[in-house]
Amino acid sequence: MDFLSEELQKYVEDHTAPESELLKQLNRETHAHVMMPRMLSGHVQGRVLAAFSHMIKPHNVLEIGTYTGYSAICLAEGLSKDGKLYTIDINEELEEMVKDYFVKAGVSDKIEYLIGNAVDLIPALKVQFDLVFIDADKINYSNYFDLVIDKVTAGGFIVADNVLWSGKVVNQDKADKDTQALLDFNRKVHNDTRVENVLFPVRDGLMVMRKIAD
Ligand SMILES: C[S@@+](CC[C@H](N)C(=O)[O-])C[C@H]1O[C@@H](n2cnc3c(N)ncnc32)[C@H](O)[C@@H]1O
Repeated sequence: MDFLSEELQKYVEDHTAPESELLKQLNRETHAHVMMPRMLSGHVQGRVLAAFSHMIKPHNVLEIGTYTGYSAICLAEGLSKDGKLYTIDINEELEEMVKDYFVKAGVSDKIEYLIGNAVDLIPALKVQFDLVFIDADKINYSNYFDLVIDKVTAGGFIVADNVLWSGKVVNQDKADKDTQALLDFNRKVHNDTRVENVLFPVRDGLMVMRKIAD
């Protein structure tokens, strides 16, 4: 479901900094050759993530859900000198394509690309993060929050994608498993006094949380 009319969406895109040629190519290649291309953040959300990264200038970023690497390349834009982005995906089939794009984007030396189940891999990361982007299986969103919250620096941010779930979050009577998981996640973080949250109605909904207490 698109929340904006086609006309307004076009206006937003026309008044947002364009994608780089490389991101355009990655966007096109994902749509042409990869299953479920709607999962890719895309032009406007990609620029939003890049803007967050430039504002925060993070030393370490964690991304849960690499897919074809689009959002990772956007999030890497604002990394501080010597900063690192850790990105995790369970799907090893995209590894070659993703690594190729990280090289082309000139960010491969700044990215630790980990293949495996994020639920198993996150506890082993002995790193403090200034920015975490949650964009993997919805059923584990609350687990991901619990797994990362103590690894987020004071004043650091957690951003979670798809929290409006195509509008299904307001149709709570017939919530399927993913919708219920997102309803639980949104309620949980909204009530968690360790974070201050804002739900941005960008694309499919971005929950932005700033860590204010341990
Ligand atoms: C929505 S896509 C990520 C899109 C990407 N962040 C972007 O904006 O271009 C979700 C990804 O999460 C991955 N994923 C699903 N469950 C996972 C898990 N338990 N651990 C790690 N990755 C997982 C999928 O393989 C898929 O590539």
